[in-house]
Amino acid sequence: MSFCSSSSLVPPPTSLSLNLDMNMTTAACCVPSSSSSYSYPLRRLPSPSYPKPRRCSPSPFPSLRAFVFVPPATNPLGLSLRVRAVAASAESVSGFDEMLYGTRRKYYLLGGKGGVGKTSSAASLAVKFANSGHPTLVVSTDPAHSLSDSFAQDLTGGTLVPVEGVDYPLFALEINPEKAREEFRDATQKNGGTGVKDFMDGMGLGYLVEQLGELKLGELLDTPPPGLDEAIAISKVMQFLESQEYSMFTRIVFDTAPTGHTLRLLSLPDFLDASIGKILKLKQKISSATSAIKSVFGQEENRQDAADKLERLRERMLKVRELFRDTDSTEFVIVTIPTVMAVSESSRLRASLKKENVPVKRLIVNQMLPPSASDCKFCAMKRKDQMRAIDMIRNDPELSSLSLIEAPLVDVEIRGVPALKFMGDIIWK
Ligand SMILES: Nc1ncnc2c1ncn2[C@@H]1O[C@H](COP(=O)(O)OP(=O)(O)OP(=O)(O)O)[C@@H](O)[C@H]1O
Repeated sequence: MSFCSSSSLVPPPTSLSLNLDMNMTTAACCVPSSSSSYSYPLRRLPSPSYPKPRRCSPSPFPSLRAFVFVPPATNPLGLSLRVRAVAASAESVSGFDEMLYGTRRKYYLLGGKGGVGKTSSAASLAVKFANSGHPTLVVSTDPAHSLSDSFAQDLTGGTLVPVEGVDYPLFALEINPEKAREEFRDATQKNGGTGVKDFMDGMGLGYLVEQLGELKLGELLDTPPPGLDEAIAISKVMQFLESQEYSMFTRIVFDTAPTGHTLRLLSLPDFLDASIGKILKLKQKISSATSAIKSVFGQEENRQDAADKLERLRERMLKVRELFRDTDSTEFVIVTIPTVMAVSESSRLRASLKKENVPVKRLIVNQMLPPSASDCKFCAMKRKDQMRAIDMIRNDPELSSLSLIEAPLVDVEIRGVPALKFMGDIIWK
């Protein structure tokens, strides 16, 4: 006899319950969030020397390899055991097991050339994480947001919006730089510049205005420089690190803007760090000139306060920089399509990321045509062309070392959670 008992899911990693059958040679796993159950043989009978990790084999469901942590048997026959599922199947392509593993927060930034499928890949990854038990946040830093289109839900507004249709918490955040710029212009026009601070405070960037007087950031932002979107995104990243509001999320997926913007986003902390360094030096030089200090840091600030704040800001920037370069918590996934142009751009992107020491392990090649089974000449030619691009990737010094994840071109538009789940099950396994 085998049966599945419900158990409260301990998110994450996904918790399963396991019940051994009476003769203790097979067991059934069930995922509390669904009614499906899976039977599989145990390699060895439970021994008295528990706890011991064991592997569910074969996997109870396609993308999960359950490591079975067997606590002391709860009854004399040892019938009730608990299982913790932490990873994916051995035949995994994308190495999703590794991405899923652990409760420590991880950040995934998906980026690449425009239109290659960044949003679809990011959204499908977020759905997959959430359905695997990770409270997940998907953030768009692309000024031309398409998360709402991709999920077929209204996720606009610049705040956390819950995504419907997934098993576990998934929230989306579309950072809206255009709206931010408009508000900024209004604020500066109405208040002759005094509204700048309020506006920037709202964006979590107030300290920049206060403290980066020397950079004249306010003036720069009045006519938005190319880095504004990235600055806003960075400020949100800082909030992730510091704010309680975001502490529940164990996976954060970024749908980034096309390549150029992304690179600026990554280099901005360095830029600001260097700028702060300049300001601190400047402050030292003119420390005796009180009036000059006041004009830089504002009337109420005393010098020590200003210097402390700058130091704190610098620390925050260093945190962001570390975050982007932390192999344990952050990964940049490059998305491309099998064309010479897209592969060339991906190669340049990888080179730039390498220079910035940003960890990259995976390359998604999206929109692959299946081998042609018909007389369709166009399909056969196209496929041949795509295979040439794949060869190019395999021989590219920047890309050849990455795990290649091929995602097929599907015959329907990928919109809405069921479609994203479908896509996610193909890519992330
Ligand atoms: N594998 C696929 N099969 C079929 N359609 C796809 C596939 N991947 C993406 N698409 C479709 O291609 C279009 C562009 O995809 P998506 O928005 O994900 O790209 P993007 O790189 O984020 O674009 P942008 O740079 O404009 O933000 C969408 O209509 C999406 O549904």
